[in-house]
Amino acid sequence: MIQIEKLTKRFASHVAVDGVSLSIGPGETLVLLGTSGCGKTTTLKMINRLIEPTSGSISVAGIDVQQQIGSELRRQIGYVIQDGGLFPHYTVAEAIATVPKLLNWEPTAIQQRTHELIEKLQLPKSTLTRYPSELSGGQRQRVGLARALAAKPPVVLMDEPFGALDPFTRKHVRRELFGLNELKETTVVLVTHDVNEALELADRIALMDKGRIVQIGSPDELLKRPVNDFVRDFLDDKPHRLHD
Ligand SMILES: Nc1ncnc2c1ncn2[C@@H]1O[C@H](COP(=O)(O)OP(=O)(O)OP(=O)(O)O)[C@@H](O)[C@H]1O
Repeated sequence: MIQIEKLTKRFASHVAVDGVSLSIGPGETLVLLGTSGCGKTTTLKMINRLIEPTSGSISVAGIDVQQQIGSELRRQIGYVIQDGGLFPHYTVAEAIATVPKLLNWEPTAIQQRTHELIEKLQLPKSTLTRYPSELSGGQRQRVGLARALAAKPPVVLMDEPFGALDPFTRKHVRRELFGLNELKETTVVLVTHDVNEALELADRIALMDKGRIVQIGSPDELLKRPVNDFVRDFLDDKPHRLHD
């Protein structure tokens, strides 16, 4: 579904992403894991062209992203960021309707989809007329996901989507959201520095350091067959329980 070839991004003389290649299959959840500043967010933002690469290529569903207009590409790729990334002056209903409206969906279809999503994400109907400041952090996160999924994009990018939540709510919300059938069919690329989150959610983890992928594989592969001490130490840092 996503092919990344020799992707590099330089900011002045600093190499943020250094020759990253990877492919992500349809329906797969790929987690970009690593310490702060290792190039995870820059890699993610090159997929939906919020950042332009210095060199290398990315294709989504067989089409080179450089061949597409950035704004049109972003309508086909969901994007979820910390704390939902909601506009303060949009109600929940308006936020969820954003992309379907841009795609000229019929008002009744938008309304139907909005109700379907708030039901799936267990948001009370009364939240539809509320603004982000009137919601809890967990609710904002759910609305952010509802907005990203509204037009049923085949690919969703998530950048520390649970980062603003307290550890308890974080665990609860991520389990609930990743339990959704709808997300199971979607190709997800998720950025986190949280080892437990990566182990719990990923089909495969790409562990990054200094702009490069050090190891890519299933959580089990990284745990059982780390390629070097960096990988071993990174995963050993936290008490992880795959079946937790
Ligand atoms: N617009 C920019 N201009 C200059 N340097 C940048 C820019 N954006 C990112 N960088 C640098 O590129 C490197 C990678 O940043 P990036 O945000 O991709 O890291 P990250 O792994 O996502 O980290 P974090 O988890 O802290 O968000 C960092 O050293 C950062 O300072």
